[in-house]
Amino acid sequence: MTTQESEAPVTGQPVGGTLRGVGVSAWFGARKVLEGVDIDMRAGVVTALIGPSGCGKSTFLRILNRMHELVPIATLGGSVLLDGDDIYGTALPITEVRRRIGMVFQKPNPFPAMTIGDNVMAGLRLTGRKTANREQLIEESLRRAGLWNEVRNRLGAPAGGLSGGQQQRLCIARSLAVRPDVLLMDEPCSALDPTSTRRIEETILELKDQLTIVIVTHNMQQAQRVSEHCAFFLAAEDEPGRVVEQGETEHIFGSPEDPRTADYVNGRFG
Ligand SMILES: Nc1ncnc2c1ncn2[C@@H]1O[C@H](COP(=O)(O)OP(=O)(O)OP(=O)(O)O)[C@@H](O)[C@H]1O
Repeated sequence: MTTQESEAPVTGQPVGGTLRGVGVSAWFGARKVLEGVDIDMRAGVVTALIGPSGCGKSTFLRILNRMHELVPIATLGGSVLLDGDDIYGTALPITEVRRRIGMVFQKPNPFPAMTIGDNVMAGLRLTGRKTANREQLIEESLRRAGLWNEVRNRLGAPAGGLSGGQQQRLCIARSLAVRPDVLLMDEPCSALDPTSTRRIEETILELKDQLTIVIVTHNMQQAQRVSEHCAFFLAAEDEPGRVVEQGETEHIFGSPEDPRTADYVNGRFG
């Protein structure tokens, strides 16, 4: 199917979708790794998922755009609602789910031999949609990802020539080009130096009023710098991961209610 790209607003009021995980559980084979997770990820608010390694943060994130099911032995329970529609139900085709809920990974993954401009358009091409104005969409997406000024004179150069941080912003631009409602980010800065990390954080702050952002991070300072809502995941030994505590980021870091949260955010474990 081919449709014309519509012009969505890129500034002003939040235009993201509200994503709600309801009683989300997950298994790999017989092993349960996530138990009953309820999180509301609201439009215009950055939600951070924090917790020690192996407690199920990435699994939860991958459930949010139907990537979990790509692992053959993976199953899940509960539901995920995007603006009230179950993303695992019949109301939303999977292609629409993946278009509306984009993902940026830990390691930047542009197509290195492809030009910078073509990389921006790559996600859109996969959806089978066309745009009436390619140049305009490339510029808009790169501007939103905070990369335009650095690459505007070399859109025809291979993406492999960009620095790691620039490549990650290119991946953000590629996600933005399909105009998602939600952007999931799985430790997007863990492979980057501090300057590139700062630049991505600035980009997140610039984007947060335009779409819903959910970020997994091990960096406690980063969670405090970019998020307003924070969920702390923890898995006791041989137990599935659960959300121990969630709420306003300021509260989770400033006056957490659960001693385990206090220990984690103060660096006493994990
Ligand atoms: N493809 C898989 N097959 C089997 N088990 C898996 C798979 N992916 C993850 N797991 C297991 O699920 C549990 C949760 O993993 P997950 O990657 O979601 O945790 P995490 O909190 O994101 O960890 P990290 O912070 O290290 O990325 C872990 O015990 C992990 O070993």
